[in-house]
Amino acid sequence: MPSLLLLNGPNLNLLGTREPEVYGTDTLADVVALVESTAAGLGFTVTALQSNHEGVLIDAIHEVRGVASGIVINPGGLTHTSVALRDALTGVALPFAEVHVSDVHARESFRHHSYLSDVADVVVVGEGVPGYARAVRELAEVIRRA
Ligand SMILES: O=C1C[C@@](O)(C(=O)O)C[C@@H](O)[C@@H]1O
Repeated sequence: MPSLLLLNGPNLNLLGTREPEVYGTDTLADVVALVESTAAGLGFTVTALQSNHEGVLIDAIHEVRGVASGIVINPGGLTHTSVALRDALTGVALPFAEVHVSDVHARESFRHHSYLSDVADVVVVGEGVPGYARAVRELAEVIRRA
């Protein structure tokens, strides 16, 4: 069965307890379960990884080159800082969806710029944890059309 890589970056392991007024109370386990069930309904298996380390995320992206059909990523704070993460995603040339739980555009100005959005196939911002399900559905459609 075709597969998707689900990546969550720094601090997303704290989802559910971290700033619940911003990120809500759903946990990372809830995110993984939602992505797995949404993907399964569309015929994809999911490999999920959360890391607080940029290089671990980059290595995981390299490892699915030619293997996975696409990547769903919430890069956390690396969104706003990491050229290297962007280069990894463009380097493996897999379609990917960028997800943010919070509405980054309604927050501090340093969150308004993403190093990924202009090369992402799908961007979902500010829809809470359910936004991951939309990202999977839209990414699956991109993959289907390719
Ligand atoms: O860690 C995060 C989470 C986030 O990616 C989100 O899901 O809303 C938004 C980022 O600005 C922040 O650094």
